[in-house]
Amino acid sequence: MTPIDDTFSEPVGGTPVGQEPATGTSKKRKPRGGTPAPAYRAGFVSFIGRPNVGKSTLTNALVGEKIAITSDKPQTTRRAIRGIVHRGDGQIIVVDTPGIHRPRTLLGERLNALVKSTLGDVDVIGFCVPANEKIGPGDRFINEQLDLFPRAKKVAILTKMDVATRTEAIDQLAELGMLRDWDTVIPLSALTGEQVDVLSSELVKLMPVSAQLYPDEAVTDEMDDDRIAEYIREAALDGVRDELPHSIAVSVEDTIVREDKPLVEIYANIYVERDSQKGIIIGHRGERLREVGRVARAQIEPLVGSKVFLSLQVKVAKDWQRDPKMLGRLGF
Ligand SMILES: Nc1nc2c(ncn2[C@@H]2O[C@H](COP(=O)(O)OP(=O)(O)OP(=O)(O)O)[C@@H](O)[C@H]2O)c(=O)[nH]1
Repeated sequence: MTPIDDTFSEPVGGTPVGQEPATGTSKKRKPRGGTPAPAYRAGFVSFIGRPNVGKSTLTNALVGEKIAITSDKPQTTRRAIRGIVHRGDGQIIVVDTPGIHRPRTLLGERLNALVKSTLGDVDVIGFCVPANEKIGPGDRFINEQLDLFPRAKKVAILTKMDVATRTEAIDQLAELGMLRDWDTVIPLSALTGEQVDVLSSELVKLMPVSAQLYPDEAVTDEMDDDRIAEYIREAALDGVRDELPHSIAVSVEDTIVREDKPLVEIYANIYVERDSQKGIIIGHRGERLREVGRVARAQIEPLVGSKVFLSLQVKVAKDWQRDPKMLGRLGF
């Protein structure tokens, strides 16, 4: 076990919340409640398909905002949220899967098992095939795997229509129709945006009737945590020298949206590798750490769209860069 020294905790900035218990909801863990409006629908979709068929581009086009690929955490089983589509009639949450492929090794089989556990609880699976490439054995293999998820609705998405000829597109639609009885088939181009709105409205129709699952402003909650950690790390790095920059890592432990006041509470740890480094980060009487918090908070508040209470703890995790457990915890 990595010894973690936890002797210094410095809440920084924002409204001091003192000892009062947090009455808000954890942004990550608890979806917002409320009575569902009539026919409001919300649920999860995962796009699958061979590499390079345009899944990421499609996610970005649907969500309407370029999402940096910062949420990939291949070594964890956690389901990564790639994007959230907010519509008047519902919410579509796009979740990531590492990609199904023909298993050649035990590792391959295990990876596929992981994908299956993720796909086991999505509402819709979007099977992506490029309009300009013939359906091959890889596509057929993935299509066969879809039988393992009887609960999910299945949508065929013909991607890259902008580079396909009319004949290619018609042939592909016919081929897709022979693979299975799809809930719907949508030809589109994520690059030009053509028909992306049609996919969006078809997807929402296939989602279960539900209350809103994420707040209006959320684009992806994974990404927010990563961005917040990065802002804090940047602020902590400012002005430090030698080997210290490589020894600093930040993890956001909890984010709580207060319901009693317009405030988001963020609890984060700054890890260093040695006691001497801890002193540098904290500074004389905690002055430097307060400055780190102030600088980070100025960047985080516009991101979350609210006042922020930021609690930073500096911890020593000896040699965390060589500790698999710590690396996992830090998202590496
Ligand atoms: N012409 C055209 N190119 C596209 C379209 N969508 C994606 N591409 C291109 O296809 C390539 C692969 O796109 P990605 O979105 O990264 O594909 P992916 O399926 O997420 O790939 P993996 O992450 O490897 O699984 C990129 O060069 C994209 O620019 C489209 O609608 N039209």
